[in-house]
Amino acid sequence: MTNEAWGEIREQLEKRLGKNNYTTWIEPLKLNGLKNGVARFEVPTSFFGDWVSRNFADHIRAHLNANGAQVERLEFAVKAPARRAPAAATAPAAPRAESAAPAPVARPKAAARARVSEEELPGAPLDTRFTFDSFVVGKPNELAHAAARRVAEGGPVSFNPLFLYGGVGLGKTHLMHAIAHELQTRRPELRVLYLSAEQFMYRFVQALRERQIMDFKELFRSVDVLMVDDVQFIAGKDSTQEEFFHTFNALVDQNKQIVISADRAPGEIKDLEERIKSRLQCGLVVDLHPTDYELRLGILQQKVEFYREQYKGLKIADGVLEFLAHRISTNVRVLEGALTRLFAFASLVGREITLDLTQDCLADILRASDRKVTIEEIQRKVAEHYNIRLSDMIGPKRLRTIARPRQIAMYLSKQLTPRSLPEIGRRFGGRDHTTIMHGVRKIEELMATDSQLADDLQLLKRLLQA
Ligand SMILES: Nc1ncnc2c1ncn2[C@@H]1O[C@H](COP(=O)(O)OP(=O)(O)OP(=O)(O)O)[C@@H](O)[C@H]1O
Repeated sequence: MTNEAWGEIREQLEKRLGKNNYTTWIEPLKLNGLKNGVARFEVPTSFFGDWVSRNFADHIRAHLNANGAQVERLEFAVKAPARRAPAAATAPAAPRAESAAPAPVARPKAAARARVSEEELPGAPLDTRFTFDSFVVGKPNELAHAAARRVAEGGPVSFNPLFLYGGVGLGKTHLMHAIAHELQTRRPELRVLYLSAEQFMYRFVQALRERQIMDFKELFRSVDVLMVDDVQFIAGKDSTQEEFFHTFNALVDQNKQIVISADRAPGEIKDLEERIKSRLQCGLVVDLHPTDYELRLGILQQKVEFYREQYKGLKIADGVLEFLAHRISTNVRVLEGALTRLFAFASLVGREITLDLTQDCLADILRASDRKVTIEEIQRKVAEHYNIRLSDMIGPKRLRTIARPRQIAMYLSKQLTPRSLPEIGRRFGGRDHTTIMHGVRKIEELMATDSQLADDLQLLKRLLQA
């Protein structure tokens, strides 16, 4: 077959498979020859050959035959680059009767493992403090903790992916690191890769720039456990999403465990492709709820043990931890920061940590924790969420697409602020308090039957209280 004829077939394949698939998988193929019913291709890596063989061999063969060739099977051989051993990934001679199936190619796993050494894994360093031992379990996080423990056992994959989500500073990263630490101890042979979605994007862009996209693909597909933190970061970043989707699918196909975290549920991440959302929802989705008083107290008690070691002789009066657990309800990170500052301050001035000292030293944190949500903030957030104008919140329009978000904002104003119905009415363009009451009741009714609305409300509340 001439180069020209192969060129035409490639064009047909582009139409058939789409631009993306074509550019990534077909264009780099080099047809080396056609003999005795075998079409031989040169590919950049064995992984590449494996992928094309599994996903596109039927199409390629069909198009070759439609253009006059008589091909029964395809063979893919890796060209011999300077920096790699020439690992041929050719198909074993398949029996003729099975020739319609894609040509089987040696799985690249072992080769990939040998090439991609542990040091090359582009992961983020793990924080040695983030272990299961240092994670305090309470009602708000018990399910997430149990699911993380299960994954950390490294047994058969029972849910894929594990999707952990929750507001800022509630322990998502801590749990992911804990899984990685535990797996390193229990199953040291597993290749565990932890990184943030931002790092994933950075690596991807770097690979594109340096024309090493095949190495990138091979590397990410050769891990046993992939953990990606803060996945909401890739929303709206089209090529990264695309690549993430393929990586995700390839690992799930190989039954490799994936753990993902985000600040909200998959369905609530704006600008994330629908197919990715649905993939992310396929496994187990668990929520880390905002902390309650008991959990905060438990965490403080555990951290205090650590500080007692560090600041020997420093005393802490009764009631201080209870006071902090009661007053600082934003997130665990703030709670930890408060305790660190308190101990450092007390040790500098050489005094016992009393309630008075706590109030002086943490005045700003305590004030910020007291911050009340305002009606204006609620209107702004709701308008943003539903993509309507802020002015429509107070305007007269009765269209459902505007009236419903307005009622949601009324409901949240009643729930999250101490304002009376007439006061809320005044902030909504001078509406009567009965209109506000009607709006609040309507949302209460709908919440019982409309799970999407209930989810929206939960998210909005979380965003407003964060
Ligand atoms: N249940 C817990 N027990 C002990 N420490 C906790 C717990 N939850 C959170 N922390 C601590 O709170 C801090 C913040 O947690 P982490 O970084 O895991 O939050 P996150 O949910 O990933 O937040 P972000 O979305 O900001 O990345 C960490 O120091 C972590 O150790």
